[in-house]
Amino acid sequence: MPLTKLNFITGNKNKLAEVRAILGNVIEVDNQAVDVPEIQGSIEEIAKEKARRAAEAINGPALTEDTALEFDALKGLPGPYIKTFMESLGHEGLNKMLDGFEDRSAQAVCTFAFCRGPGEEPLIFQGRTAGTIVRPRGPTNFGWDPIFEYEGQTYAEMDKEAKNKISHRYKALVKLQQWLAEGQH
Ligand SMILES: O=c1nc[nH]c2c1ncn2[C@H]1C[C@H](O)[C@@H](COP(=O)(O)OP(=O)(O)OP(=O)(O)O)O1
Ligand SMILES: [Mg+2]
Repeated sequence: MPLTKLNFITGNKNKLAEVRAILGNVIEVDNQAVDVPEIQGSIEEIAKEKARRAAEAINGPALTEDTALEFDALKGLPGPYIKTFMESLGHEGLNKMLDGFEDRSAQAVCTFAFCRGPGEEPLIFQGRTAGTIVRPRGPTNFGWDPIFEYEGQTYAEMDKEAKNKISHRYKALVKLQQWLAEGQH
């Protein structure tokens, strides 16, 4: 049975808005803000388990997404734990973590996972964008956007359209779209 819409399980309105903006006319994106517990582990393990649990929670096909922010000087940390770090330390605290290092480079990593239903093995689609961690610039409505600089501008300073052409999320969604276009789902 071909997929006619994706059921994106996320509680994050900014993610949902970007996914809808990027997928545009490609496919309808429904949303349920089900609270899915997130395990510890590698980015891929966390992403797959999130989709499995979402598919179980809604008893049907589920798309989930997990975002990581890897500091190269910290060998990839905070990685998938960026949400907790952001909530506890804020933009300034995240910057301070790197003040003892010359290398302020970071990778934004977006991992979508699609699980067809309970008991099915999830597929993953990942995108990465390299940037630099800087003191906050721009609007503060979406997570760590103000401290992630890409080619001279922070994500927060960029137009939404500009972010959606180069972002980790965009690159992951290109792969998801390729899979949809192959029609083998
Ligand atoms: O493009 C982004 N630009 C800036 N910040 C971002 C972005 N994308 C996610 N974020 C933040 C949200 C959360 O603090 C953490 C990821 O955690 P993560 O578990 O994937 O997101 P979440 O809990 O907000 O939503 P969900 O219900 O889909 O799990 O990084
Ligand atoms: Mg989450």
